[in-house]
Amino acid sequence: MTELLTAAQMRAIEQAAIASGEVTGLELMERAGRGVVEAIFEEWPELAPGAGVAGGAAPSVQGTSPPEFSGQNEDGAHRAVVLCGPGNNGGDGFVVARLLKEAGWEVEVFLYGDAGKLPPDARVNYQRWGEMGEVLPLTPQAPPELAHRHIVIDAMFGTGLARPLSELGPFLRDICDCVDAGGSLMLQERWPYWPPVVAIDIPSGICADSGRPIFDEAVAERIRRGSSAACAAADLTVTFHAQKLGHALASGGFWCGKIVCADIGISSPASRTLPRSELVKMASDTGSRFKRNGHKYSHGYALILSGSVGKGGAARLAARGALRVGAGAVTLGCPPAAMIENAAQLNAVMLRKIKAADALNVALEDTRINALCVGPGMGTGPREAALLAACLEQTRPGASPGRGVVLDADALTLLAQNEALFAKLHAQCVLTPHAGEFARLFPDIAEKLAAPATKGPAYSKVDATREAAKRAGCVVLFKGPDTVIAAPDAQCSINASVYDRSAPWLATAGSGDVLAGFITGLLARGFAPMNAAESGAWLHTECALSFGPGLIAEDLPEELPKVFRALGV
Ligand SMILES: NC(=O)C1=CN([C@@H]2O[C@H](COP(=O)(O)OP(=O)(O)OC[C@H]3O[C@@H](n4cnc5c(N)ncnc54)[C@H](O)[C@@H]3O)[C@@H](O)[C@H]2O)[C@@H](O)CC1
Ligand SMILES: Nc1ncnc2c1ncn2[C@@H]1O[C@H](COP(=O)(O)OP(=O)(O)O)[C@@H](O)[C@H]1O
Ligand SMILES: [K+]
Repeated sequence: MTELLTAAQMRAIEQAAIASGEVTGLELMERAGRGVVEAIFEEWPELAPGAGVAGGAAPSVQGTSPPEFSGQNEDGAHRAVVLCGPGNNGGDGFVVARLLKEAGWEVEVFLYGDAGKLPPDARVNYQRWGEMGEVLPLTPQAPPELAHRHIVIDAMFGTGLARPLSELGPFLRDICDCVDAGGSLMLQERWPYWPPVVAIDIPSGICADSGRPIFDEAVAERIRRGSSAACAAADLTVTFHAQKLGHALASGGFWCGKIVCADIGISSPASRTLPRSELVKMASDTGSRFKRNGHKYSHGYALILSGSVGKGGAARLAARGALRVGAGAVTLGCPPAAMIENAAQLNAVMLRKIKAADALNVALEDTRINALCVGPGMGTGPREAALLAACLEQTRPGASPGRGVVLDADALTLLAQNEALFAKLHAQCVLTPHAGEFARLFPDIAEKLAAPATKGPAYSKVDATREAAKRAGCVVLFKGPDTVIAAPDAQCSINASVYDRSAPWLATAGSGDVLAGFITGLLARGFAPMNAAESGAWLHTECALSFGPGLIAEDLPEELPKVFRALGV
């Protein structure tokens, strides 16, 4: 299990490790700095000691270097700029400076803030560095030169960021430019001009709990004019012990670049130190690949409700998803007039006329049906409201047989319009809103999430989804590149589609319908709502990654067999 921590949780874990005598704060800082240096050498082996390359005189560089920059100083050493801040993040920076210097690098160190006010461990490392080199003030008036260095270390702010970095805005812009200019080019091609940026713990300016840049209206105005940035960007972010929520949520993952988690020797995993209700984990597969022996109905039977003539595509996509993810049987229930259209499109998916709620109740006399999907392309009229009410009634906890239900798209609109329906939600439901649907269902919560993040820790998508799940009394899957899934008891996971799991092709019409189908199929297979939502979201991204660019919604279910095979079924 990959756990994600808030800043406060990380601090508590660190304090507990120190209090137990397992480690000292100074040792943790030393290991953090060492972890950063090791990650740099791992990412760019040509920079590692003994790589056979004399500093900037790398042959591959010589050819591309402009005449005025040979990439080396007089001694042929690599060059780093280390930007330290006023807290322990800065302390890590001083350790990195010392270790790089010991490895033969030429290191320029800058401090933002007052050295006299550094916290104790950071001050020790400031002094240790002081025996090797000088520390220059990091001032907005005279920002350090970044170009023509091999690496820039951002050790300005980490988990302790509390307010906007207004003063540093123009300089943060320079750092973002470095990363932008680098793009995906190989280091060798770019470093004469734009060094890669390595963030310690998290890029400065990003709130570690929410992934949101902290800024106020004054900075916002400067950002609009292009003269400032709210946060730094990075090519590589090295965090410690466990990833923080901010690495996965909002734009956090985007600013981090590649994320490496360094082991700093704290033995106890978060799952053992934190109560389940406070733990957030990365969504993963919760067993979708395993199918026991049995006949088709022992793998569950899903019923997907469809809309009227010409509106059936969304439900058909969901049905296909439910079938491919392993439900033993899937029936699409549609109004009589839509039978011919659907019959022309479906083969393995069965078809049944469901004119209105009474017909649904008759259909559900079939006790083999154990999962429903309501909403994709369904419509929002009185017929659909009655169907939704019947579904909620037929799936309520304690009813026999036990049934799960996914509520998506038009079902969410109906729930937002009708308090009585919303009040019928229960623990067997999974709501799958995108941001617009979420805002209609939970306007006050969405407003808090949309309010500018002017101080840390800022209200996060995890906070919002947990609050929504508690209010609705069921699992809520809040979609996006940072899909958050929460249950009423505060269990929570994130399906982050960033960096090597980035799958922007998922933003294609109908992909949400397939996700609803995946979750319905997993409910049919007997997964608990939270597990069905987690696995469904995870598989959805895996399918997109496996298929790649050019993906359309129809491709997602068809990619599942490949994904299952890769999982080793
Ligand atoms: N917690 C842990 O277990 C470990 C923490 N370490 C490092 O320590 C960092 C956290 O250290 P801190 O809690 O000291 O926090 P930071 O170093 O992130 O910064 C906190 C300091 O900055 C000030 N500050 C906050 N926002 C500001 C702003 N906008 N302008 C000016 N000053 C501002 C605060 O008042 C405080 O003095 C982590 O990110 C990590 O790099 C590592 O040494 C390894 C272990
Ligand atoms: N940029 C993105 N990266 C990764 N996943 C995305 C991105 N944009 C959207 N998605 C995912 O694609 C799906 C889109 O669903 P939805 O908004 O309901 O679309 P539709 O209604 O067209 O099916 C969701 O699962 C969402 O999490
Ligand atoms: K940082």
